[in-house]
Amino acid sequence: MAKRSMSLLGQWSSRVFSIDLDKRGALLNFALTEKPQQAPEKFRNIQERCYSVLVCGDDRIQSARFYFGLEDLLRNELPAECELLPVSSYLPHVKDSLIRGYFLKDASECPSLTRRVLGALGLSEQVQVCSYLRGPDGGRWSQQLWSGSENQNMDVSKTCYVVPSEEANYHPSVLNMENSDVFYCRAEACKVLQESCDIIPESRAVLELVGKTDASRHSPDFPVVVIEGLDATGKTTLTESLREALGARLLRSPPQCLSPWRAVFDREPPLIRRAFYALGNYITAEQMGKEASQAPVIVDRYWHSTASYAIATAVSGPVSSLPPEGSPLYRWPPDLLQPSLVVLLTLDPQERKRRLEARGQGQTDEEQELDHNLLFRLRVEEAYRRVRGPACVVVDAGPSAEKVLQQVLLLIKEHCRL
Ligand SMILES: Nc1ncnc2c1ncn2[C@@H]1O[C@H](COP(=O)(O)OP(=O)(O)OP(=O)(O)O)[C@@H](O)[C@H]1O
Ligand SMILES: Nc1ccn([C@H]2C[C@H](O)[C@@H](COP(=O)(O)O)O2)c(=O)n1
Repeated sequence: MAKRSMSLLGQWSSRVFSIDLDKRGALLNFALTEKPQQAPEKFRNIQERCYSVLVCGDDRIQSARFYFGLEDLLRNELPAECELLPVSSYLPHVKDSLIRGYFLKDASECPSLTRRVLGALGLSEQVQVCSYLRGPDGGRWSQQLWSGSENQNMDVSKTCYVVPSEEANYHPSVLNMENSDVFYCRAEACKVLQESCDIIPESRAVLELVGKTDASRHSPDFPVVVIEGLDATGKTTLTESLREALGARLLRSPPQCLSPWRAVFDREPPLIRRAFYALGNYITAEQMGKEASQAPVIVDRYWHSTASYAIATAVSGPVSSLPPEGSPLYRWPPDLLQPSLVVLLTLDPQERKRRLEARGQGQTDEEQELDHNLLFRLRVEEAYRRVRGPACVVVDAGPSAEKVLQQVLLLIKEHCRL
């Protein structure tokens, strides 16, 4: 079978491969060269047989869905002794050059089963399989690109040597965030759902609800105040109290009208799920424009949530792997209505956990992840603080509900014409 993956992968030897060794951002970076050379130190410690599986199809919806299901597929098919680590391959500094996949360390007794599974996968146009061989001196590793032959004895079409590469300044996912994780205009988010219509019929229903008018330049008569924060920081409690205290209208993003489809899109890969949430903001913005001509408007989550969760999920590891402060990735979409004030509620992790347990409700997958993964929580909160246009005002939600309400009412007085 002819593979067009070599051209898709760009110049193979210019690429950097970045393996997330502990799934917490400890990256092992390497490049490839045609001359035999010593592999990076971390690579030399590897004892197992190794493979990489990269997803590089032309159709972004199909590739995103394929990658999303790939971990489960590999876990189901491969021997249990195969360790799977996320791997990215990219051209340094080249936007949208990132390709994702998995790096496999196979410690099983049955190498032929692993090769059979990978051989079958390699037949797909969307997948590129490589194996890695340790040289006789133990210090050299070579990479062989599989040609996708149906023959179980893999047809090796290109051999390169694994060499150290420079550390990237930021997580490689940063290269592909725009229009894959974060959408900076309605048209780009709509495009994703239009491309998904055949496989996700609910996309049509969502698209029908999204208006076409640009209300971003419209300046509402009454203030629009957005309340943001992680789960259980007190957004619902505060927004209800603000509604009463100000005689305000209460809106949320995603809006109520998207509720029937939210669970469907929550099961989709980030490309599709984030486009859904982005469009939810445009629907809420239309409602804001209308309501704010009659009364103050309070909004439970909006653009800060959409951008921050998307950015924080796309990278792994510590806060330093986020796009740097001031990066255009934290910008406000120019066609999205800006609120008068954004308040970010922050809470000590222990108190947040206590409130979550006291509430005793189910959590979304992402919110469960927050509990398990302190680093993720820190990334989301830091991304919140970095989003601009307007920037959020941070409020400690630790004091009593009444005290928090009074503090936010003061902020509204300071920032908004009432
Ligand atoms: N200032 C406060 N002090 C103590 N408890 C509070 C305070 N604010 C809210 N709570 C309680 O904490 C729990 C979580 O609050 P709430 O539901 O308002 O958070 P939330 O941010 O809206 O959560 P989610 O995003 O999951 O909807 C609730 O049981 C609520 O009664
Ligand atoms: N405007 C919004 C609102 C929510 N989200 C995403 C981010 C999290 O995955 C989840 C949190 O919502 P909750 O559980 O508090 O209802 O929804 C978003 O991206 N944009």
